[in-house]
Amino acid sequence: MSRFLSSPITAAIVGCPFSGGQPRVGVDQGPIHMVEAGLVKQLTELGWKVKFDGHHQFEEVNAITDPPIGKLKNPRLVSAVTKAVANVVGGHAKKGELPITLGGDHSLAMGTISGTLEAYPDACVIWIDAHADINTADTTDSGNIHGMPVSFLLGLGSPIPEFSWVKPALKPERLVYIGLRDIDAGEKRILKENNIKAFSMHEVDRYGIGKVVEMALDHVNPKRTLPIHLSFDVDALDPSVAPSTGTPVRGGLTFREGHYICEAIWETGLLVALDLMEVNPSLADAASVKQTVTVGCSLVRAALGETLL
Ligand SMILES: NC(=[NH2+])NCCC[C@H](N)C(=O)O
Ligand SMILES: [Mn+2]
Ligand SMILES: [Mn+2]
Repeated sequence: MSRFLSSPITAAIVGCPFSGGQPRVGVDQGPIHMVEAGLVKQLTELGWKVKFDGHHQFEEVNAITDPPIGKLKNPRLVSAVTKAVANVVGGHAKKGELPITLGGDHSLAMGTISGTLEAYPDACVIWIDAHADINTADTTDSGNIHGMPVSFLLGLGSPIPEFSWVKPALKPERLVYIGLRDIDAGEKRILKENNIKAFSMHEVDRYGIGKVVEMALDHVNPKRTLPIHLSFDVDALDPSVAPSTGTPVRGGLTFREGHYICEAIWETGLLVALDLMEVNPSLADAASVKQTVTVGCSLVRAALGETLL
């Protein structure tokens, strides 16, 4: 049973309207749409005390001039924003609150996971995504930093002075992926070299989602004692389920598989932080946008204890 059932019970929504880790405008509107869809009220109805005092603005950093560093696009902006996010998320976590970060693009996870690891140095990370987001400054083709946050957290690749605040606080054995199906060649090499456990859609097909989540937990959290940070990129879901996202890849998780992951992690009682990333409400027709925002909210509810019965 959850350790949150008896005590804390405060969830802090960290709205991050940020798109600087990738080129498509609109992903900054994701958190605004999820809150407007009623997420705060929905979580309150689940029994949570919900803290939300507006979305983060990042105005002070939006103005900086930011030419590429090597291939990295918007490096100073991404660094400044994710550093701010790390402080906010770490602050909530240290108070015993459950930070729920709404993106915004997945570069934000450099901040959220840094914040979690400040508060809980032994936390493990469960990363749900079509992509591994583990390119380094050396391997990236796109230069989009949302394809790289994991490598920074692990301390891989040539160091970039602008990101020196990011501590390599994540150990490869504390990281597991579910849902992968679009991995760059350099990323495949990094996953192998570092022995990082990943369950692609192939394993989801072979074993079923129930077994995959159990194996994933067995790997990163064998005794079920470590705090869990769940970082959920909505593009892990099949585009038929979550169409409005910047880098959709066919062959993804079904609606139920996505929700099952969230429910099973909630059931461990070990969830200490959640990210719901890459909802981009400007990439589809109104009905598809609504569908994507709605599924984003329902994944958050599933991770925070909503049950079917
Ligand atoms: N968070 C995401 N949707 N990431 C997509 C990354 C795509 C590609 N691997 C890249 O490095 O650009
Ligand atoms: Mn992705
Ligand atoms: Mn991602």
